Amino acid sequence: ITNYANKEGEFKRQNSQFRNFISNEPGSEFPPEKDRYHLYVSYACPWAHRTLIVRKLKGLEDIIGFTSVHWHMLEKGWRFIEEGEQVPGKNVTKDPLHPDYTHLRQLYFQIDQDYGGRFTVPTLWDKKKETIVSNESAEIIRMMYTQFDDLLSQQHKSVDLLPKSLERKIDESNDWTYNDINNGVYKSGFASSQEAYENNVHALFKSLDRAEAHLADNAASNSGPYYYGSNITEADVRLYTTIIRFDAVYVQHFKCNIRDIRSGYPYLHRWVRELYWNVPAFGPETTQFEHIKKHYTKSHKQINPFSITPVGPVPDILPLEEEVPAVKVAKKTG
Ligand SMILES: N[C@@H](CCC(=O)N[C@@H](CS)C(=O)NCC(=O)O)C(=O)O
Repeated sequence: ITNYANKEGEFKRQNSQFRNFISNEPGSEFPPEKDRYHLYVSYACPWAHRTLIVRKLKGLEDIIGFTSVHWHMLEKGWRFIEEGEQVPGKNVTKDPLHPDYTHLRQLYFQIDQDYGGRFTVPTLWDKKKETIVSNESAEIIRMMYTQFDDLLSQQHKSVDLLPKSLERKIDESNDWTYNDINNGVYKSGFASSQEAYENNVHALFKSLDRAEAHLADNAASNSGPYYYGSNITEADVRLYTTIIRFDAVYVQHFKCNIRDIRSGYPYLHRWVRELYWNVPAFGPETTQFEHIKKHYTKSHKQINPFSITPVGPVPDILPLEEEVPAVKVAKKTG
């Protein structure tokens, strides 16, 4: 992203341009097949992170391959790693399908020389048709929930991230989670007027308070540990990718600093650590803090002109049973 805000100082995210669906309906243009589709992601990106989590929750690792770009995103957009570079994480490699490509944008131009949209991750690529199926994470994850089920073991088939009984509730919480939280941190951070920043940062914290109250209610009624009870759903996936980046980046880089998670939101803090430490799909394999911290602080030159990455917070995420000193003391005396 190089063009951040409009003349009112508000950041507006563009709609994704490729909106096809993998479908197991007979005659579908993009049928589910093993090793046919490839995901291009960045470990830094919260939208791409959704797809890595769902790929693992649904056991699609042998069916859909992936490549992560390097964390550094400059004028030409996302780039693949260069010879000799060392960055953490699985599959941070050159493009295995187009070894001469240096940037993600070349995939988009291969399909359409006049492409005028953004070159975003995640990008879901069809190796057979040599084209982009979709670059909209909200839709890519929903394809993964069900469309590959015929190729999966019973155990993974039964993972239902959007149960019928919760669909309406999840769609409702997606709405404010997306507008105020997932996109809210960007709207706060990319605002170029005091007024736009303040409006967005207050909306963000109001919705964090709402999520916190929901998790507190869960705890009071012994429901949990996940957002809608004892099973992980889409609501967890969509909220997690912002909350796990919150203290590490958004508090300082995007000025989302009314509170932080570890000292200001005990229930969100417990919930996010439950996922990170106890559920492998959310843990260190898909959550790569070096990509996350360096991407934002070294790619957004207009926010951070010297590209200095702050050292803290230390640690990136607290162990499950540890608290910041003030919380620890309060718990003892309270
Ligand atoms: N609505 C898209 C948004 C994806 C998106 O904006 N990704 C960012 C990275 S966090 C990106 O690739 N930006 C590059 C650009 O806009 O030039 C989705 O959810 O998939």
